[in-house]
Amino acid sequence: MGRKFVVGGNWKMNGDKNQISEIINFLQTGPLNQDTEVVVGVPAIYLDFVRSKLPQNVGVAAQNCYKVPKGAFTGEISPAMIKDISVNWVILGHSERRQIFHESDELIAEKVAHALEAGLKVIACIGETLEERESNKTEEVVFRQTKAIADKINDWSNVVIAYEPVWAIGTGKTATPEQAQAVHRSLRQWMCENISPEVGESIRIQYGGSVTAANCKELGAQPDIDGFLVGGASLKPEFVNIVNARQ
Ligand SMILES: O=C[C@H](O)COP(=O)(O)O
Repeated sequence: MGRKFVVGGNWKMNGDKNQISEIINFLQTGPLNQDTEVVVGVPAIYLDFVRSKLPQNVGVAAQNCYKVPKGAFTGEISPAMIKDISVNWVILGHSERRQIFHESDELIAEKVAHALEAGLKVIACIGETLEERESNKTEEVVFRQTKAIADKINDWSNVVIAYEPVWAIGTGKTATPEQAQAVHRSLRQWMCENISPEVGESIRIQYGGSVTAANCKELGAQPDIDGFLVGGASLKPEFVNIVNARQ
């Protein structure tokens, strides 16, 4: 065990300068449990602003990046640029990137590999759709998504996995603690067997999908849930309660 609890707030494409100032305010006021690592995923255009305002005990993440350092890729940002403004994290493979922007397992794995090479820490998102869950394919899907990454990287020390069942994202339909724990447990087991026992036991696996102040304590008490990736509730003061789920 000994895995440090890590709570991410994914703002997605939300916020303007006024709202972001309010979020910065409640993050500064906290108080945030010092034993929990906190990272906020910020729209690219506000990364520099947010990094300059937040105390260093709150990490900042980009929500995407491309797989090469620079070049003719209009509209993209590179890990080198993210590092250049002192931002140390990136969220990759979110289901919205996979579904809306058609990012494949392979592209996401290439992005993860390049981001790690460039010195970023990565929150790599995986998770099944409702249709996949109902056809009993949850494990097959999360193992496949994880294997694509495992095929491209060797060092997992700067990776956090976010298990986010797609049917639970933004729907108010949270996975039960038992459902989430079962997937986290079998994914950890798969990683122990297919990567190494050290990686499987040390990797931090966040749960994401309609996490709120009301349900975070029960989810956070599960032995294989090492934190959360929070969407909607990360824009509200209740995010502080979610950070403090494990006291
Ligand atoms: O990245 C965060 C997830 O998509 C969860 O979003 P949500 O908390 O709004 O359901």
